Amino acid sequence: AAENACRIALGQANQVRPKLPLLKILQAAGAQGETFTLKEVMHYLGQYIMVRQLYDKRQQHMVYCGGDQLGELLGLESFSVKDPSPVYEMLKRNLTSAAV
Ligand SMILES: C[C@@H](c1ccc(Cl)cc1)n1cnc(-c2ccccc2)c1-c1c(C(=O)NCCN2CCN(C3CCCCC3)CC2)[nH]c2cc(Cl)ccc12
Repeated sequence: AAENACRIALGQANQVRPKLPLLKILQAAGAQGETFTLKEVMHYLGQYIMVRQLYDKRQQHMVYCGGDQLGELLGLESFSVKDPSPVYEMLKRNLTSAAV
């Protein structure tokens, strides 16, 4: 029915399309495809940080991304997961809406 069609359309509406440098990072963390929800983007970025061991083993909220593509995208050597603002700024620059 109409509301289902609308729900499906809205469901698609919250998909985002990462620009190539970010897409490569997400794919390195196991992402498939080219459009994702923001939640999926965050999940894969977290996975990337873990598999690349970019977080500090003792201070696990600190991410040292200097020298990694992630650091290139963020324009940072390090950041704390307690202050997500640099990550959101980077996403604004590297995500486009995938609305058809
Ligand atoms: C609240 C959330 C968050 C999410 C977004 C932001 Cl911008 C900040 C913070 N968060 C809290 N700690 C982390 C984290 C910390 C160290 C290593 C990996 C992830 C995350 C991040 C997740 C995530 O999807 N988190 C799921 C649960 N995490 C708990 C922490 N766990 C690890 C902590 C280090 C030791 C191993 C487990 C992994 C699963 N995605 C992210 C992507 C980035 Cl660019 C940065 C950080 C995260």
